[in-house]
Amino acid sequence: VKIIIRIFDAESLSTSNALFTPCLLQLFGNGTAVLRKSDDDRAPQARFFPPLQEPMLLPGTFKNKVAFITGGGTGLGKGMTFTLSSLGAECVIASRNLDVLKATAEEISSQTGNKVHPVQCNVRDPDSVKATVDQMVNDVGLPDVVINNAAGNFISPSERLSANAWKAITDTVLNGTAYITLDIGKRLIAAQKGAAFLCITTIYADSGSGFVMPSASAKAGVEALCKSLVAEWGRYGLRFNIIQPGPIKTKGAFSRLDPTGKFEKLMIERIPVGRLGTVGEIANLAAYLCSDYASWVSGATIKIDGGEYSFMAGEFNSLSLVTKEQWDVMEAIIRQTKGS
Ligand SMILES: CCCCCCCCC/C=C/C=C/C(=O)SCCNC(=O)CCNC(=O)[C@H](O)C(C)(C)COP(=O)(O)OP(=O)(O)OC[C@H]1O[C@@H](n2cnc3c(N)ncnc32)[C@H](O)[C@@H]1OP(=O)(O)O
Ligand SMILES: NC(=O)C1=CN([C@@H]2O[C@H](COP(=O)(O)OP(=O)(O)OC[C@H]3O[C@@H](n4cnc5c(N)ncnc54)[C@H](OP(=O)(O)O)[C@@H]3O)[C@@H](O)[C@H]2O)C=CC1
Repeated sequence: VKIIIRIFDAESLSTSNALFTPCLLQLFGNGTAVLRKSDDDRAPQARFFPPLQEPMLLPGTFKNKVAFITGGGTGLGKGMTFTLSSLGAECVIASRNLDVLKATAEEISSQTGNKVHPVQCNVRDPDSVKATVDQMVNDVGLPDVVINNAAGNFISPSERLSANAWKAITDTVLNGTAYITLDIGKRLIAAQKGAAFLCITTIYADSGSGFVMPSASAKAGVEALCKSLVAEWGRYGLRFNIIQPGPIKTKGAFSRLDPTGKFEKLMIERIPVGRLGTVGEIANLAAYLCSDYASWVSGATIKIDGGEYSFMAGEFNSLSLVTKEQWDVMEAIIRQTKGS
């Protein structure tokens, strides 16, 4: 990209990279104005990729099944709870804010006709996790589906992080997943009951990412935890899969990862499908992976990101911004070159 900018001059290229510096200037020029509600920009090709959000599995797929979802009161967790509940599951949703959980449980059960149980839980605290699981077992029994979805995250240069900031994120994401999985897993094994576990990580669990270093480290740990148990606990009837979502516009994520709303356009420019993902798309994949249709799926890690990871990984992918005329010039230069 640097070479191309030198050849054609930065002004003539409307590239996201060329715009990055002014974009950052605008971002910090905003002073205290935060959380602008951004326009839901879409690239033209997004018209080829309409998001179908309604539950795609057969009604009754989760009839007589119990699903436990951490962070089920908001965002993706709420979406997954809605889909599983629509398909017949009795859901238990767990997080710190009981009022939010109660409101979500009421909203979903009134639409689906199936019970949703709100249970307060701080996944960072093993005693709280034990109390939550005790309550679930008492109310509805052991679960058939366990979704580790609760998380904490915010963008920050790593040199600004305190030890406690690192601990807040890694305790929630990695230790929280471990406490939930160990507590429920041991009880399932003792009861000789099978179950499907699902962990929600992110596309940067593979690559790491600057400015979200604790989240990247913890999500990579969650993936190692899942993959280890695929091998070890299959014999007990337990299977484990991972979803790595790309950007989905939830309040929890975007208020902490794009606080001014200025990065959204940049993000969409690097997503080949030309739009953000939706909660319903994640929920359908989650429902499939946790259903008996996926009984033979264990150890899968599925990116659902509109192609963003592949776009960012390919050395030359920014060349998609080069115009036909610019290609004519470059091709002529390349063809003229003889020898080394
Ligand atoms: C290029 C733009 C991209 C835009 C989006 C792209 C998305 C694609 C990939 C997305 C991945 C998403 C992953 C996610 O996980 S999103 C989920 C987000 N949801 C949440 O985080 C919900 C829960 N979060 C919280 O409760 C808080 O945010 C929390 C800070 C994680 C925890 O809160 P709490 O327990 O109350 O902790 P605190 O006491 O407030 O803080 C603990 C220590 O952390 C320090 N700290 C807090 N905020 C910041 C900050 N912004 N910068 C630096 N440090 C911070 C705080 O100071 C405490 O440390 P101490 O002062 O030393 O005690
Ligand atoms: N949205 C996105 O673009 C992406 C999201 N993800 C992942 O998707 C998942 C859901 O994120 P999203 O819906 O966007 O964001 P939300 O902030 O809405 O979801 C996070 C949930 O975790 C719960 N939670 C946080 N800390 C704790 C805790 N200590 N104990 C129990 N529950 C806790 C929160 O509830 P409460 O505050 O009540 O505790 C909240 O419901 C996360 O795993 C996130 O990493 C991954 C990639 C992209």
